Amino acid sequence: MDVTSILVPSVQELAKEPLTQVPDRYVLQDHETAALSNTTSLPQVPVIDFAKLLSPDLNLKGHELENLHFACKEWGFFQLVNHGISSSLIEYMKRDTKTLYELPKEEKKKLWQKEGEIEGFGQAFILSEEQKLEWADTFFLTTLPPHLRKPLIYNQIPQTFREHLEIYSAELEKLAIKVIELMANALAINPKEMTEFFNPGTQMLRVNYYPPCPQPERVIGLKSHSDVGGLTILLQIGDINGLQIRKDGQWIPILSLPNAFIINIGDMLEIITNGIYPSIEHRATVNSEKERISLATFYGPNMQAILAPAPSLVTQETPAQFRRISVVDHFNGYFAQELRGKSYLNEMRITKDGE
Ligand SMILES: O=C(O)CCC(=O)C(=O)O
Ligand SMILES: [Fe+2]
Repeated sequence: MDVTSILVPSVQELAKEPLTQVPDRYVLQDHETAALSNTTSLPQVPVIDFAKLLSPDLNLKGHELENLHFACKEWGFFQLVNHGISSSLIEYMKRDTKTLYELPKEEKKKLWQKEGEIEGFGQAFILSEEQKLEWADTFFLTTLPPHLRKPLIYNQIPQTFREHLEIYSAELEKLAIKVIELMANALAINPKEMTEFFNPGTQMLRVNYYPPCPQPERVIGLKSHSDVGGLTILLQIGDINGLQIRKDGQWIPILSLPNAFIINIGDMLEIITNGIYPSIEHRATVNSEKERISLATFYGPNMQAILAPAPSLVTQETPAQFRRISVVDHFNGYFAQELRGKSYLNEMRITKDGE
């Protein structure tokens, strides 16, 4: 990948100052902010039970596969419970992730993005000095395959974090592949048609840190976007919610269940499923009281792969919806634009007249 982003100041540091107003650079137009509507009557994303999906009881398994299919097709998002990742590993990761943002300034500096890179502390998708910024710091890291890690950042992360991360990253890769296989079952196609893109896959991780904000209604923690890769597995670190997804024109807050992963479909998986499982726009809001931390693990196809819909999903009645593009070109194109809804994936769509 060949991506870069303009260096920006730390919002965590900014939020420590006694501010009553947020600086202009973070103030968005009303339609880009997240004024909350009446949220009590809104539906919630489906909850999928991984243990049922693996059950030897074929009735139970079949029923949960139908639920998975519905969740992926209609929501593009679900919460996964009984996912089998040990709760002690999750607790370690939560603690390590918090500790990362508690590092002394000097230690954090060593892990700050370098000019021309997007790994480490900083932001991605910042292409001009005029661009409005989000009320968040992020820490971005390539974890798999190991040869794509950036030693300058990877080898500098605190050792306990790195040790737990190695296990977490391997476990989440296994989980992601299994979920993708189950999606192929749900789509009634040969799992190889989907899993071959991920042989082995690419895994990146982002720790999002949203400090409290004196004017939360004027900013956004993370602008509306769809994720670029295959599958995103998100762990919310505490009980402060903030993630919202766009469904049928409405913003629906996700109330993170304890011990669950929030999983969503990325743009590349939308291509592979020929649009049957769509990536969904989502964003993160902030509040004036408490910081919020989330750990997103992105699992995407192999960098050598060429993206195209799975052959069995392309039929006379359901022609290919997306042009072929290499994974590398897709990543590069995605990171070369500002985050804006699903605009990048839409460029890949084949229009009615075949263009
Ligand atoms: O913080 C969240 O809940 C959302 C994070 C997210 O969408 C991302 O990192 O792509
Ligand atoms: Fe996302």
